[in-house]
Amino acid sequence: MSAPKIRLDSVSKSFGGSVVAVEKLSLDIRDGEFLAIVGPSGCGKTTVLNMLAGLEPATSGTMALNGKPIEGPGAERGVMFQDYALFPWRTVRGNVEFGLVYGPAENGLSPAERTERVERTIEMVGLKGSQDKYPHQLSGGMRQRVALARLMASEPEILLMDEPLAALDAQTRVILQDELLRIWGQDRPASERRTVVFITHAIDEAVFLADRVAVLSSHPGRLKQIVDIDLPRPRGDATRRSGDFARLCQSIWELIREEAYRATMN
Ligand SMILES: Nc1ncnc2c1ncn2[C@@H]1O[C@H](COP(=O)(O)OP(=O)(O)OP(=O)(O)O)[C@@H](O)[C@H]1O
Repeated sequence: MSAPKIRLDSVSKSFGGSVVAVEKLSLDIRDGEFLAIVGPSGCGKTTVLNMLAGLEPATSGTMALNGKPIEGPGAERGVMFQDYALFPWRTVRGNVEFGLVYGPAENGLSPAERTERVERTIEMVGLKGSQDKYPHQLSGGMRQRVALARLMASEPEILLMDEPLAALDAQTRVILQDELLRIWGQDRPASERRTVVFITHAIDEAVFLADRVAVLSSHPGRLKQIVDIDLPRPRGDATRRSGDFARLCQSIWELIREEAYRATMN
């Protein structure tokens, strides 16, 4: 088997000495895989993502990317958060371009190539015709498409996504799940896909999108189980209606049910 893209080895993270957000997490993330992380509120999902992004150091343990230690943010990793974090004074085009001007693709692109990349990425996320609009003129789903385009414009090897669809209504969310899989490349050979780490509260979302779901438990955040999602690709509405899909969602819910109830009481 090939070396993992990302390797977490016994990674722990404490805050202020007393709060143990993540404890001894060991996890290999494969090149080109879509890995979802689920778990009850407060189990350390965001902390894991922030460490992978290089925004938070681990308290102990090691984190490696392509065999090299993760010591800070890097051009090969793009991060997307739940709130769109768009610049209200920039148009769609300006927001997407920002990902390039300040992103990993900053170097080596001519102005013409940059323009071409921005237009192509806007088209890819389905926003052709809205290039000159400002964020306040867009729906929540469209804003999240802009955030996705900004992330994709710099063509990072690894996409780190923290509940990117959580703020959307149910229908928009389903549509963007489909779009995300298309953009990720579910129709292409596995070797041409990017590596995705996707945090979500929603079990059905994790099962629909991912190759594997890492289930965390809380206080302290530990890896409870990794569930292989062997649903065939490409996935779509037929996947959501299938018995296998329902069974996988149910088995993950059973893994976290007790803690999820407890989390809502605290
Ligand atoms: N900067 C911080 N300082 C102190 N404690 C923190 C900090 N960041 C996170 N924590 C604590 O670490 C634990 C894990 O938090 P984290 O946000 O990673 O969990 P989560 O699983 O993403 O939660 P949620 O699903 O509610 O977003 C929580 O107990 C949280 O209060």
